[in-house]
Amino acid sequence: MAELKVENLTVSVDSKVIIEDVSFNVRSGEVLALMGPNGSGKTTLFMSIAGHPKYNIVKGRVLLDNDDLTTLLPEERVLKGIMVAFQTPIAVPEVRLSTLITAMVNKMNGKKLTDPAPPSLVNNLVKGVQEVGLTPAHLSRGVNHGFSGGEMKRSEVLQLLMVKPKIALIDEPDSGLDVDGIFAVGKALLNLVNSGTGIVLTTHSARILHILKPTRVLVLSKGKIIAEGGLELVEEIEKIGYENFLKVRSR
Ligand SMILES: Nc1ncnc2c1ncn2[C@@H]1O[C@H](COP(=O)(O)OP(=O)(O)OP(=O)(O)O)[C@@H](O)[C@H]1O
Repeated sequence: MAELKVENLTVSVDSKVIIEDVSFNVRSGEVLALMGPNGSGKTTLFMSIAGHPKYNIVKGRVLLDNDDLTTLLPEERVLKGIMVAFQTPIAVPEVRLSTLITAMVNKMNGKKLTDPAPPSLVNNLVKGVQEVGLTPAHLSRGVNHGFSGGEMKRSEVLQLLMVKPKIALIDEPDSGLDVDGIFAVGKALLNLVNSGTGIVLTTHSARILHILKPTRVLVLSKGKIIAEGGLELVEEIEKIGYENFLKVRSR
C-alpha cells in the first residue's frame, strides 16, 4: 500500500506565491479529484509535487510512504513511483511512442533504457492501445507528433497504464476528448486504480468523475483548499458554478 502525503505545501513561481499551505494525502487504489476554477493552482500543485525546477517550494513537504521527496530531482521522484500525465503534453517527433514507453518501463524495472521491450509489455501495449482508443500505428509515430488533442490525452493515459506508477497525478485527462474518449479513458483509469495505483486528477467536467467515482474531492481557490468532501461538491459546482460556490463557502 503506497501513500502520497503533501504537507503544508507553499509554492512560488517567479517570487509569486501560487499555492499556500496545501495538505492532502492519497493512497493506492484511491481517486482524489482536485477541482478549482481556471488559475486556482492545480497544475502548479502537480508540477511542484513532481519536482519541476520552475516551482519553488517555500514551505512544506512531499512524502511517499514517509520517504521525504521534497528535494529530489524529478526523475528520482518518477523512479520512486510518482508520475504526471500533463495537461499539455509536448511533442517529441524524433522518438517513437513505443520507444518512449519501452524506455520508461525498462527504467522503472532497473533495466537499460535501450533494452528490447519485454514480451509482457508487447502484449500489454496491444491491449492498451485498444483500451484507450488509439491504434497500433500511433505507437510507430513520434511522441505526440501530429496527434490530435484527444489522441495526446489517450497517449498520456496509455503511458500510465504501461508504467503503473504508485501514484499518478493526472492533469485534465478528459480535455479535448469526445464522449467515447471520456468513456474509454475513464474506464482505463478505473482499471489502473483497481490494479493499485492511487490517482489525483483535475478536471473541469463531472462526466469523467461519474465513471471514476472519486474517494474524495478537494476544491482549490487562489492556491488554497477551500472545501473537501465527496461527489456532492462536484454536483454543486456543476449546478451553481465556481463563483457562487466560492461565495457560499466564504460566508
Ligand atoms: N511566472 C508567473 N508569474 C505570475 N503568475 C504566474 C506565473 N506562473 C503561473 N502563474 C499563475 O499561477 C496561477 C495558477 O496557474 P495554474 O496553471 O496552476 O492553474 P490551474 O488551476 O491549473 O488552471 P487551469 O484550470 O486554467 O488549467 C495562474 O493564475 C497563473 O497565471
